[in-house]
Amino acid sequence: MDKQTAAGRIAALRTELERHNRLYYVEDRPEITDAEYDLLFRELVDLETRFPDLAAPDSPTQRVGGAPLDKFEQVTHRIPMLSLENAFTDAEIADFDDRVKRFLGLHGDVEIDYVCEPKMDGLAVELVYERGVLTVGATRGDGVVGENVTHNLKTVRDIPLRLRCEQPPELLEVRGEVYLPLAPFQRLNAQREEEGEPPFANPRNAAAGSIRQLDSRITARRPLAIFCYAPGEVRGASFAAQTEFLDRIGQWGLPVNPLIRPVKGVAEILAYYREMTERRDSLPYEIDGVVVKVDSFALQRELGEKSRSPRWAVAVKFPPRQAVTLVEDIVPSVGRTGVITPTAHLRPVEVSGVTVSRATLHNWEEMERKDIRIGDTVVIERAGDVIPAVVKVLAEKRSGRERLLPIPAACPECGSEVVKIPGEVAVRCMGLSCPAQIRESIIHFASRDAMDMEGLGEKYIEQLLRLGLVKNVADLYTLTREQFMQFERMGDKLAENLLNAIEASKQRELSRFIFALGIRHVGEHTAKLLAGAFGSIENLERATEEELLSIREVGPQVARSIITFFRNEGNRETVRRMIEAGVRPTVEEKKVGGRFTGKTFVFTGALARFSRPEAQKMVEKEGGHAAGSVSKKTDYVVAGAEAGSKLDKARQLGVRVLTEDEFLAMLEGG
Ligand SMILES: NC(=O)c1ccc[n+]([C@@H]2O[C@H](COP(=O)([O-])OP(=O)(O)OC[C@H]3O[C@@H](n4cnc5c(N)ncnc54)[C@H](O)[C@@H]3O)[C@@H](O)[C@H]2O)c1
Ligand SMILES: [Zn+2]
Repeated sequence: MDKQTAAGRIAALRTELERHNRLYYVEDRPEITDAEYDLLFRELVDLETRFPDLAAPDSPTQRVGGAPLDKFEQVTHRIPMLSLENAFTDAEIADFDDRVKRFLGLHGDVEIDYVCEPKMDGLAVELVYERGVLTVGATRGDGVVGENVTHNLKTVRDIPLRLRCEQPPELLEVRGEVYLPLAPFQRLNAQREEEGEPPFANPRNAAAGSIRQLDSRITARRPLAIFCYAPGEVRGASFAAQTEFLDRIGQWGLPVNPLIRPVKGVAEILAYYREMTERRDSLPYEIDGVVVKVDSFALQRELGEKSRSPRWAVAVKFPPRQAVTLVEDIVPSVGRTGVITPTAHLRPVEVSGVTVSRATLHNWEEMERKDIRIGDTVVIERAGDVIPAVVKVLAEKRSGRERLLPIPAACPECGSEVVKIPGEVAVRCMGLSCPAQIRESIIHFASRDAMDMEGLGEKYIEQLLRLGLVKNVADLYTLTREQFMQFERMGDKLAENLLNAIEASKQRELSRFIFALGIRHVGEHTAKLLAGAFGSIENLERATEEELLSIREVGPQVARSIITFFRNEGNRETVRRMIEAGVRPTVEEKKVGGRFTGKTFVFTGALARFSRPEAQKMVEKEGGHAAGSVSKKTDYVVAGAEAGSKLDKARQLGVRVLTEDEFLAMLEGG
């Protein structure tokens, strides 16, 4: 390539990368995958290396992140927060090790002490502790100036507001990655699609979007977590190495990833990288590689920094979990609130060990932006156990026979009018008796998190609808044994179990009942608030907009949605019929504003400081809930001696594990 061609390409790449930086860092809505971005970035680095006089200090290769949003107060980092250099192959890892040794003047055979860490795919933040108290929390921003998001970071329950130590250092700046574990990420996206909001492209964008909120109530509702991994400025304490630093901040109560491990030399780095490549799919959060750091802080200082990244660390990225396949069909499906979502049916293809045959296309806007058509050859990508997405179309593979799927003129299930609400990306079926919406709303009503009618899943609900035995949720309570016996392959015992499950659901907590009704914008959290504030379904039904708005965390959109729901004659009738059938939502006698409000605990192992019933009482007294088994909903597992499978499950799901003493300290307000 001659210099003139190179100059043209460099300019084009810079413009392109700057656009993607803005979309990714500032707007939290990237248009291309990280792997595609990394390719462009790499091309620019290579060209700038080959033509050094075309390099420029303001090139994206020399800068970090994106400009801070001006809706936030700015925070200047005492020490800049840099990015990391990338490595993609074994050879590049070996190059890194060589460079370190050459720079330090060490012999090639020396084995350096490194620390290997999972590279969390989240948002870098800095926490400032002054004399042990959290005073400021900021994003990385452009590396020099970040955004002040203290109020939001304080809602992240893993972040201690006060360090757990007798003599805290005068100043401790800690850097870490805020992330959203996969399970809540998926729930959040499902909810956003139902509400007509664009889903987040990946957990990183969800975490970044959640932290960069003006309203910290929104942040508080997202179960964000953090792992800390680097010091900023520190006064009144000193550490000789990364390993020592991590140990100490761990003791002070800052979360440190337990998968971090010291290693010696290149061979052990490679072994760690391979191990993480295998484990990444079973982790409850997304990692996009491994970070390798020189352990000794003295050596780190000697190596120093370049403009964009330190010389003592490298990020080894995982290959993207992508595959190429064919879109055999695009099928619109109708959700509980009537949102119509296009789903791609794919020729089954294996992506790193998992067979994929469906991909979500989210909505028509997204589908049109990527120009995805039936018959297209596409690149798909799987992130964690998130539903795969179509990354892009291979337009050069087109034959000309590909077809676009237009927005349906009518609901594919009931033929009702379809509307695209201004300001929303979603397309909705407006049919009041749309069978798809009815089906989805009954499935929701009976589901585990709502009325929990065990065994009454999608399959039976579809049969009930097909036989005309159920037209809305109230009809569930009129079902008889004889009616169930009409089902294929139904036995006495099974029918009995289903009826028992329906009967048992009559006594569920009020908050579950409210959530089960499927009022738009009323999720589990809001349902709990409403149950606490109104105490009965009748009171909620009569609530005025003003009363609703007086509840902290209930905004105008939610209030209006509740009013609209109960203004509807049909909805009121449905609720009335259920009460007549004996549904008696129980009122949680929980202390409102208790220390554990809304939190679920599981106790396991041999408890030495209190009995299990005592523990349960303590939790309930503070507004929490003690459950028998560990699930994604569990907030804390309190483990005594010889805790077994429940503890393993907790670790696997990334649930916070407490000792009995830690639990008692929390109870006392630690
Ligand atoms: N898709 C897009 O349009 C787009 C646009 C811009 C950037 N990106 C992605 O972002 C990358 C560049 O972003 P970057 O500057 O944040 O760099 P990076 O993500 O490649 O690496 C640096 C960051 O890693 C994070 N990190 C996670 N775990 C860490 C650990 N244990 N120790 C230290 N740091 C850790 C920190 O946030 C740190 O700032 C690109 O390589 C690309 O993958 C994508
Ligand atoms: Zn419909």
